[in-house]
Amino acid sequence: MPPKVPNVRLNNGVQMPILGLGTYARKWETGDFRKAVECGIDVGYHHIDTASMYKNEEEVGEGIINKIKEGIVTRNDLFVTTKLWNNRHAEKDIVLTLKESLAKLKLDYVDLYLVHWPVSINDEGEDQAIDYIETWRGMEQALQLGLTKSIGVSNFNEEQLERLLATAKVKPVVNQIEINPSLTQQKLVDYCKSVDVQPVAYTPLGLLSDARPEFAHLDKINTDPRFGALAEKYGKTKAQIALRYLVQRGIVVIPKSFTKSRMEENLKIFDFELSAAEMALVDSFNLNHRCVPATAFAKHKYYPF
Ligand SMILES: NC(=O)C1=CN([C@@H]2O[C@H](COP(=O)(O)OP(=O)(O)OC[C@H]3O[C@@H](n4cnc5c(N)ncnc54)[C@H](OP(=O)(O)O)[C@@H]3O)[C@@H](O)[C@H]2O)C=CC1
Ligand SMILES: O=C1CO[C@H](CO)[C@@H](O)[C@@H]1O
Repeated sequence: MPPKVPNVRLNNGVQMPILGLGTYARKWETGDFRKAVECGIDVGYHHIDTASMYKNEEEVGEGIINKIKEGIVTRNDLFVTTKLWNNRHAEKDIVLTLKESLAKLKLDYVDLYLVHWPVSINDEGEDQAIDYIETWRGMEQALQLGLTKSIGVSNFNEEQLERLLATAKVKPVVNQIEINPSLTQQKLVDYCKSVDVQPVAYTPLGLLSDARPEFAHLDKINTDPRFGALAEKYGKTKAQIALRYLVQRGIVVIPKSFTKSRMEENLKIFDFELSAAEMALVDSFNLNHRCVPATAFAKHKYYPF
């Protein structure tokens, strides 16, 4: 039996599994995303995170439909997130863009639609400086049409979230941001919680991930024996300790893996609990290091970092 993943309740009453499968890959071959989603659902993931920017919505949709056809899950069992890319921020484009994503995903609705970044660009990647307040009006229309069950944001800083909340008719349910033991984001997480916006951690494995060798020299959690000792104490891997640490802070996590054994490993984090002192120890590894600084947007009006 796959481990039971607890839900968090979003500010609109919708239930969201606290752990989901990330699907972003820099390199891939045809079929990789479909196979990853199929394998993920088989081993117990009911929450899948994609985006139009990942160019994988068609395969993600194929994987989902195959598992529904096989009777492994129903649509109702799944929580599917996709995201609006930065070149479609004009209010008039949003409903149409979500319909395009739904057609690729072969779904009638997604569970969550996110503004991927507060930054808007034209097709050449230049700053369009469309105010994300305008973008949000289009998101609200998509919600009203039933194309998505919930709407939220990603990569918004505190000031941007506060400004959005001041005018939004519908509150964002989540803010998906980078959070991991090397970027603990205590202040932004506290702010999100104080306004009932659920924090979701992307890149939750941070510097533990073997996808980031360029940052190996900064890697405190990989080298500090106290982190290794924690993993040993609970008979868990360092990745499981990192994910458990986030979930215990009430943060939703979406680790990506295309490897069955790691997908299973990342699910097995609900059968142990870190003590307050152990949580504080992991907190102390914070480096304020961003794996995703998005420097390509650094000159944009609404660059969040
Ligand atoms: N909103 C946003 O702007 C962003 C959203 N995201 C979302 O968040 C998801 C997760 O973030 P991501 O950047 O992928 O980073 P993750 O922290 O999820 O790390 C993924 C990498 O870690 C490896 N890995 C997975 N499990 C383990 C494990 N147990 N032990 C060791 N290595 C492991 C994977 O390899 P392998 O696949 O070979 O197992 C992969 O190389 C993305 O896939 C995407 O859906 C990500 C970035 C930005
Ligand atoms: O979602 C995402 C996946 O990763 C990309 C690069 O690291 C990010 O730019 C993007 O926001």
